[in-house]
Amino acid sequence: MSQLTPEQLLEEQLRAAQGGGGVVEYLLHRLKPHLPPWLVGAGAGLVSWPAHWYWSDNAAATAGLTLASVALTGATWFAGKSTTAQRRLHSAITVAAGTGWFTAAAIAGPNVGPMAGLYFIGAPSLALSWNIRQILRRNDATGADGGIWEKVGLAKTLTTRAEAAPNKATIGYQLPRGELTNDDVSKALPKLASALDVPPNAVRHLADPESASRGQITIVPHDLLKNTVPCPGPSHPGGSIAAPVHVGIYEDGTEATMYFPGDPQAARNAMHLLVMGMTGSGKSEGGLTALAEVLTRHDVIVWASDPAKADQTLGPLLPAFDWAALDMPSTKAMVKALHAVIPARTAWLAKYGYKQWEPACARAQADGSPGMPYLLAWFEEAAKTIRETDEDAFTGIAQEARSAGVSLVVSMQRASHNQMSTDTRASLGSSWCHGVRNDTDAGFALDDDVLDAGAKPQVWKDKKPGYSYLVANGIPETFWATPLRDYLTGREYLEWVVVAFADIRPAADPVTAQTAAKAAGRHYAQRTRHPLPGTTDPQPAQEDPTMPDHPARGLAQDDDQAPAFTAYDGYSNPDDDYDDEDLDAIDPEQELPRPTTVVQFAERPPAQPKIQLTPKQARQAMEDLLDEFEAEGRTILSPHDFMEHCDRHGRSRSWVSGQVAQFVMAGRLAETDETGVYRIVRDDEDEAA
Ligand SMILES: Nc1ncnc2c1ncn2[C@@H]1O[C@H](COP(=O)(O)OP(=O)(O)OP(=O)(O)O)[C@@H](O)[C@H]1O
Repeated sequence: MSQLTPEQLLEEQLRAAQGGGGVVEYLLHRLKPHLPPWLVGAGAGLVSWPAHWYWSDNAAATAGLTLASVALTGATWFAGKSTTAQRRLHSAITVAAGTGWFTAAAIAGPNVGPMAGLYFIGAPSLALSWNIRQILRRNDATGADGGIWEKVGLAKTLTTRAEAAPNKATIGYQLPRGELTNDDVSKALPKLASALDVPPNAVRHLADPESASRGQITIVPHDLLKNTVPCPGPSHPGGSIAAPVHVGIYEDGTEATMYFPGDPQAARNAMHLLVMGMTGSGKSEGGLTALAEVLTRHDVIVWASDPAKADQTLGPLLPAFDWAALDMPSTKAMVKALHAVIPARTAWLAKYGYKQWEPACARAQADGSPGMPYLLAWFEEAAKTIRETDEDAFTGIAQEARSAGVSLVVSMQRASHNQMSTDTRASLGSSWCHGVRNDTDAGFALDDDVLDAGAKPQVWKDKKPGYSYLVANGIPETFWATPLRDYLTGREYLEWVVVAFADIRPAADPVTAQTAAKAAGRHYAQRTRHPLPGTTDPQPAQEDPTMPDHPARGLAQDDDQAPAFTAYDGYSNPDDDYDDEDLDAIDPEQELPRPTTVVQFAERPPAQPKIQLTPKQARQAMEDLLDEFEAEGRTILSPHDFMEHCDRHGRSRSWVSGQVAQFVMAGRLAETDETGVYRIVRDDEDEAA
């Protein structure tokens, strides 16, 4: 590819972004900037005819035209004072020749004597001289008009590589050795954005790790993320947590993914993540998207805490968590339990010969022992937790959890030094940064090298919810300063995830559950199990080793008997904080006494129909139903039409709504102008699109 200047590249990819077109459109586009001198020449030739018609015998017009010609040439010379001598002379000669010929043609006639010859030789020559000048100027980045490198303080920089893609230009550079460094390029980024007239975070820089004077600059002038991106559905339904978790989309269309467990083959550690962003920046919605993905996997359990907003944020996902701590006492218990389960899990992994957690850990082991699912501990509004527990509550967890098959996620508005110790911040390692208030806040979430590379979350503030930077284990460095848009998940989708994957989600393994019960006492052992949407049952058969009838203890479990609310057990007020004495009094190995009385505050709601089909079969039944509707010639549907057949699937109404949402996402149904009314998309329509 020929060497293009940044301005040319920008023009190239703007053209590509506008859709291009055929060869003719392309040639016209390329010719357009060179047409004006030709148009002026042609115009002068044409206008000379009526001018001659009116003024040929008019002495006053002759004098006036001559004077105007001299005055215009003088004015051009005068106006060109600030430009280069060459350009001034070229302009003045052009005007003098043009107006001179026009005056003579108007008086004597354009076709008299040498006038026609002068016109057909002179006009194209002058037009071409301007075209040549224009081409030379564009190809001389450091020429007399000042190249862009020079303009932004990077004079003598060479463009080593230039690539233009739709809405993206990538320019490799070589700085003058010994004079400038890659740091100077970072500092020049705002000026570069200004020179190219693009937003401040549209210009990014990636220094070459092998050289202090080489690197590349990427320019993405148009914001391609401005449309909300609905979550396209689970990326690896029923898969392992070792598979990437899809959370959004980068501006070039690449899916943004994160990895929780480590992978020695990829030299990747388990991830501990800071999720940061000012209020309204979309971090909670982003978190829900990530959690919903995690909850579709078969080998991970989630402990989630939100002591500030209780179930306001996490509400729809609560039934899918192994443990939800929605107040400060249970959050403190969760932190304590995490500290306890790490050595217990590490010891189990070592016993079975694992250096770190891998998918095989979640399967039954050779000696018949149950496997150990990965543990994701997610702390929403963690500033409050840190404030009200130990300042370094998370430090030890983050430092030791990596080898225990545990990932820690800490979400807060501002990870300032007052809120979080530098040790904890450093041990979190990865960050997912949404819009922040200012440069200082950006520095709490993102390392200097990412900021120097052009990441500017402070530009978004809370005006661009869901825009984020993901700097995490396993994400190539080239993406660290690239904005992404988090997928947005609707409540119906979250409920669908909770219900549809209930059967594949694992229960906590005995080691984790028993250690947590010992450390957290009733906060874990008698944690509230939230019912699945549309049911009053807490969960389908979960093998919870802390329950007295866990199969590991030789008893069958009847999920109909599992409590939908925590019965008062005589320990203490459930809101009380716990202390170590309470814990010492508990023998986690001892079977819990069966309740003798159950206090019932209200009539139980009528039982929901029993689930008769597996989620897969129920989904198939929905597909069949949709085919039936289509075969009947129906084009318009509402969830209500499916609801009438709820019994046929043995599924709740919210599950059916979730399936309808899935049909929309899969392109089988399309939304109409009327809320809750959908149009069936025909197969041939789909292909045409
Ligand atoms: N990815 C997204 N795409 C489009 N809109 C979004 C996205 N994420 C969030 N929003 C919008 O922004 C609003 C605020 O998002 P959210 O509640 O996640 O912010 P937050 O950072 O968690 O704020 P707070 O700290 O106050 O809880 C949402 O109600 C939603 O309307």
